[in-house]
Amino acid sequence: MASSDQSNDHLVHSPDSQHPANLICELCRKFYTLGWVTGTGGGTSIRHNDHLFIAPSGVQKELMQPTDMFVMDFHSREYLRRPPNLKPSACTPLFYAAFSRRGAGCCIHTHSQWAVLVTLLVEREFGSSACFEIERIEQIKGIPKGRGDDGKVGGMLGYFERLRVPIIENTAREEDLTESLEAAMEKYPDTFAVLVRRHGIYVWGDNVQRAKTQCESLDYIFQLAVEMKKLGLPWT
Ligand SMILES: CSCCC(=O)C(=O)COP(=O)(O)O
Ligand SMILES: [Zn+2]
Repeated sequence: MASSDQSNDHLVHSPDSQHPANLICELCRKFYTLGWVTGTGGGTSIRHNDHLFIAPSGVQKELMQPTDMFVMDFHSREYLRRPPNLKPSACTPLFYAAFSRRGAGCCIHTHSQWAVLVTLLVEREFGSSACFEIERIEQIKGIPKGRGDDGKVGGMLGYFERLRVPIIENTAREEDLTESLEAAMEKYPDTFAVLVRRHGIYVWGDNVQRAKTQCESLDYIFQLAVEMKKLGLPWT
């Protein structure tokens, strides 16, 4: 185990663009252009074998360098690498829930305005206990159906199936969302995403590519849903 903050740098140094420390920085630069991680909000975490790669808290997520990454051991939850003068993301316990409870390889948290608006529209129209529901939109084929008894993803939603995304209430501190996120995972075992009212969304997938595809598909659907609502068109 590392005895100083500077040690274990080898965990984040790699010429491979697909190394999690490099990938988190590149993804956050892309997500920034989408308005997902502006003003230091939002972020991304990746699990690689027993190592969790976690960004620092309260930094400009589009300007991060691989050497800014924390590395946590999945089993002990101890930090193998802590960059000096930085704190790990406040989203860490929520990312951990996706890794431990859902076997995720990547979890993305966005502050997308489309996700926030959808949580407000659902509350106004269907009440605070309702989840977001939509059907007969081609892009829902970009969202997995859930897992079979073997734990494997059971294919993607079909055009005539209904997408449901649970919504939890926001809290004063990001960490305090953990309990309700875990409860939503229990209540909706097929879901790969949880919206947070007036805040954003957590989306996870088996690997980076799947989490990114699902997050993009959901954001497209939320933007469409907001525009549909403005035009008086029903979601279901
Ligand atoms: C203005 S961002 C407020 C905190 C937040 O919601 C978030 O997602 C970022 O947390 P982090 O600790 O990763 O900066
Ligand atoms: Zn947040």
